[in-house]
Amino acid sequence: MRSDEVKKGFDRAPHRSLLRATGLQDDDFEKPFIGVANSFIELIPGHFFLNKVGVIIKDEIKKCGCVPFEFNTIGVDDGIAMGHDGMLFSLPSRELIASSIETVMNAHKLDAMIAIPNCDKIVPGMIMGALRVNVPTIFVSGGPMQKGHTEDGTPIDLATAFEAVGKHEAGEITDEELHDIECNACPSGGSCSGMFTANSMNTLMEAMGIALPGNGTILALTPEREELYRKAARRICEIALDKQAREKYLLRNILNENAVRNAFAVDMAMGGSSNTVLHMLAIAREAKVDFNLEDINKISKRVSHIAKISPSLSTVHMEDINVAGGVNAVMKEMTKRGEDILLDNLTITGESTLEKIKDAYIKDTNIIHTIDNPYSDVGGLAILYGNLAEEGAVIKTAGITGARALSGKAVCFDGQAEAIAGIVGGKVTHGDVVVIRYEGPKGGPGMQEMLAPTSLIMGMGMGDTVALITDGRFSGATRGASIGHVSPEAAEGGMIGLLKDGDIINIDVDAYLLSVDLSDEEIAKRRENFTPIKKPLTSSWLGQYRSLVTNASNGAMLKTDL
Ligand SMILES: CC(C)(O)[C@@H](O)C(=O)O
Ligand SMILES: [Mg+2]
Repeated sequence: MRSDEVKKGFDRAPHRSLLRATGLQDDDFEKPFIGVANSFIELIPGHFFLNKVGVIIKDEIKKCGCVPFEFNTIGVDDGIAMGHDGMLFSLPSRELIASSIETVMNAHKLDAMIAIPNCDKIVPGMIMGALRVNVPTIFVSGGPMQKGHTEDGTPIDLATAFEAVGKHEAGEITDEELHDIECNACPSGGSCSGMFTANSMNTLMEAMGIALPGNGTILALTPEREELYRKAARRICEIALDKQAREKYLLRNILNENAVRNAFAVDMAMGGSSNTVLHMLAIAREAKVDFNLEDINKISKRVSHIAKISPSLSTVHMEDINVAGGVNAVMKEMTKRGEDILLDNLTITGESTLEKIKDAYIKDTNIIHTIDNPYSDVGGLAILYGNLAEEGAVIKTAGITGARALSGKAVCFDGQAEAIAGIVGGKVTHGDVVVIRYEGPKGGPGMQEMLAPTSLIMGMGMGDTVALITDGRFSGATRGASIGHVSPEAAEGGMIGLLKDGDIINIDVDAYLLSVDLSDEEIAKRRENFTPIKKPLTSSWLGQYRSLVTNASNGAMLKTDL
């Protein structure tokens, strides 16, 4: 076993001595050592109960004859960090989580891992770290939150709460109505209840075959979820106890090119968060899989969008998808059109995805549509290109509420704070294209999520006619004509930095186009006098991050000399 490196031989007596101090007995040194990577943190609704999940999983591991070692990563709650400079730390936390997983697992030569993520950056961070370690790994997330309801029974969630701020700003709802939403949008522990980034990534782990069926949809804090934790713990022990299985189920044997393609295909079918593009590109690179931004549109053209979930459809949440058949039902339906879902890939459950979904079916076609009655014949995400995004830009087409093609006058803001003030201050009117730059991975730094401005635009009734483009990114709760990840970003001299108020921006989602009506001469002239703004920083970690991060078309990966 890998752990023999720290537990076998006379020269490891000191190592065993230290491990005995943690409670190990003689027979424990014959057993596999399992890392239990927990992300318990009291600040996040999807994580405050994970300390109890860790106890359940360790109990199951011991019963199965393995030795669990629990350790913790950090976590950021994007919703609490939203709309202020705390959000600068969100995406960078993904790198800290990945490196902490790699550090603990490799320093102590553990044999296998069960990872317990849940919210936004913690999922990709754990996957990226686990790929670097490349031991058998099963992911079992904390689980999604219940949907909320206002006093009159209307389904609500965190997206409702953010958009209610815009409505309140516009005088459309009272203080009391805002308070009702505040008190009911997040009714339980779990990851926020819509197809936001957390639940998007938790469903994609099922599609990649690295989490068990139900991981993305079985509600947190339920007996069914506890059984899922236990099942995952039993499965990782079965693998760790078998020499062949330990080799067969190395994570990169499972999370291979098929798995990455499956993730994007299911993402398209379910209209996942635009952040999935950023994270799946980073995961593909850590998995040493050759997959690039332009591959995504090819998948989008071959996959129907058959599940519309909040924020794209405010009445449908993860609990509804679970009752309607879950991710397996979506994947089974996709096979009917032979859609770009490669179901013969090996999965950590020990059976191919095809075997896994053979008995799945859609139990409620109002919730999960059939492929002959899709919401759209193309997937719920698109990558746009043009002179404004030579290296690409991302839009969640599933969330568009107005036209899929529009042109409008640019209203430019250097940074999110300026944009929020401008939108509230009436600088933006119907038909405009809001441009927020210097919020990219390098420019922010940290590539903030722009849920505050996109929710203001929605809440102030401009969601159907005002588009927003940024080199930053969006929350999974963002709706509308919101185009993010514009690359190259302003901080590296991208075209978005050269835009001026009044420039005509053209967006055509079905032509995969994002451009500005400027002649090459005008662009060259503007570039001559252009020096990107470099924001003053006080955070040493963000300073390091800014010097290492690459743009969104690479998944905002950190440079490495490997
Ligand atoms: C706050 C949210 C909903 O978690 C958002 O940050 C997202 O990315 O989905
Ligand atoms: Mg987020």
